[in-house]
Amino acid sequence: MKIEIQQLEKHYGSKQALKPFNLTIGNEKIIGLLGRNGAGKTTLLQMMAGHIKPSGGQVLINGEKPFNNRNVLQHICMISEANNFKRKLKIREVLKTVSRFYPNWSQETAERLLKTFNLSPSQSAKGLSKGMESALSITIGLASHTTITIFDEPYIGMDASARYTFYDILLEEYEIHPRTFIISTHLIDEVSNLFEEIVLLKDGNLLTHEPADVLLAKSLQVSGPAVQVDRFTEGKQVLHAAEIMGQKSVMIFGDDLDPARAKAMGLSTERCSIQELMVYLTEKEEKMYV
Ligand SMILES: Nc1ncnc2c1ncn2[C@@H]1O[C@H](COP(=O)(O)OP(=O)(O)OP(=O)(O)O)[C@@H](O)[C@H]1O
Repeated sequence: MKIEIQQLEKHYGSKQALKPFNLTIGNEKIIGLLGRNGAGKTTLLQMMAGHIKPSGGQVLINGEKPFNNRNVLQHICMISEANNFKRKLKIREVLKTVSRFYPNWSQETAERLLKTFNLSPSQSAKGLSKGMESALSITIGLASHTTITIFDEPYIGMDASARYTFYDILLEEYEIHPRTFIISTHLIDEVSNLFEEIVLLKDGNLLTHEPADVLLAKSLQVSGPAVQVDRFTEGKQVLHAAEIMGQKSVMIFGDDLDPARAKAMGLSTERCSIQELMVYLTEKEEKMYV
């Protein structure tokens, strides 16, 4: 299912959470939606998932608006930290209730994941710890088998080993039943190797939407004697620089970066991580990279 965002914007009273931009997301991709606190990620996801109405512009899912549109919504599942289950229900009943909404629901996936996360179907949703609630939400997201599955910071309270289990299962699910996953997270280093495309928001604006490998290829960390580093980076866009005792390390960003030339000048080079790019590209000063 193609997601088309056309001049989409959202105001909350006088606060403009999202400023108009266009974005198209194709079929069967794992997308990382990144940005600092308050950048507008949840607002964007809620409009994609038809939970809230845009103030202007539109989201089209295969040409249809998702808001109040059952036809579209049965193919979108959004899992966020704020999922709260009807606490009187047992896990089995929670799953039964949500499964009715999703035509491609996989009970087999649900049961497998409950076992993986050590959850029992007869357990009451009332007694779940934060991490267990998150594990149940993730189970629902993965078992929904919806064409678009959105995870908005889904793993509050989950320990590192449970999170890594989630990443493994997500990849396995993606390989067996390809679909679009959109993941918004602040734990970027943990999960960025799963991302095929990155959507980066800054202050309600779309900063960039690119394949992860293309974005990474636009960055270079160059280190060595300050004089040589300055010669190499002259005229280039510097995201970050640090110098100590004549040795300098600079992070540059742009097209046509040439690691071989840097090496020939005696400098060492490495690519930046997605997390570093998110941090430095979204710094407060007014830079736009789209
Ligand atoms: N219901 C609301 N009423 C008023 N303002 C809101 C509401 N929801 C979000 N906002 C504001 O809109 C902006 C974007 O919020 P949003 O939750 O989309 O950001 P985010 O990128 O998901 O942030 P975080 O990473 O902290 O979760 C913020 O300034 C926030 O305060």
